[in-house]
Amino acid sequence: MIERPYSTADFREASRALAAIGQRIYGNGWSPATSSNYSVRLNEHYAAVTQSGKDKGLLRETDIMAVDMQGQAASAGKPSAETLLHTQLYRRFPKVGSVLHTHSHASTVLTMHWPANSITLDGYELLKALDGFTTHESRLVIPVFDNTQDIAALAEAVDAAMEDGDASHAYLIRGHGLYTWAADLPACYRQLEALEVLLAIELDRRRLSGV
Ligand SMILES: CSCCC(=O)C(=O)COP(=O)(O)O
Ligand SMILES: [Zn+2]
Repeated sequence: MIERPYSTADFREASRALAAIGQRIYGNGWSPATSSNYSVRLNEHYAAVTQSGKDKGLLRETDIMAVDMQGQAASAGKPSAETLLHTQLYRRFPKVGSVLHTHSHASTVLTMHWPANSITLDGYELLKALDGFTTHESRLVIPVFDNTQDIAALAEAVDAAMEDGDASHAYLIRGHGLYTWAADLPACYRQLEALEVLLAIELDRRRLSGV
C-alpha cells in the first residue's frame, strides 16, 4: 500500500467541510459562475483545495484535491488556478488553517469604482467577528492589489506586502475579489461572512453619501 504524505481521514474531512462551506458561500451570492476557491491545511506540507472550474453551488467532496505548499498536485485533479495564493498564506503563517476566496458584487464595485490601494472598515460592531478585534472602536485596513493573470507574481507581491506588515486578515484584488484566512475553516467562514457584509455596507454608505 502507498503511504500518503497526509492523513486520508483528514483529507476526507477537509473535503466534506469544504464542499459544504462552498455551497453555503455560493448561496450567499459570493461565488458566481464557478468563481472562487477554498482550502484547508492538512499538515505542514499539504493542503486540500478546490479543483479548478467547479460550480461552487454544486460543490462535492470529489471536487477537492490535495496540493503541496508549492501548489503542485498531490492527488488526482487540476488544482485551482489561484492555488499559489493559498499556499503563500500557509507558507507565511504556520497557524493559518484555512483560506477562502470570493467574487462578490461589493468587493468588485468597491475596487473598480474607487482607485485606492486599500479599503478601510472603521467603527463597525461586526469587526468583532474577526480574530483579535474586541471593540467596535476598531479599524481594519484591507490592501487592494491590482489584478493580473500572473498568479505567481501576485502571490509574490502579496508576500512582499505581508513582509512589510500589511494585510492582517484579508486582501482584495481589484475587480476580482477577496482573500481571507484564519486558524480553521469555521473561523475563516465567520470572518468571510463579516467582511462580505461589511463591504456591502461600505458600498451602500458610499452610494448614499455620493462620495
Ligand atoms: C470564472 S472566475 C475566474 C477564475 C477565478 O478568479 C477564480 O476564482 C476561480 O478559479 P479556479 O481555477 O479556482 O476555478
Ligand atoms: Zn478568483
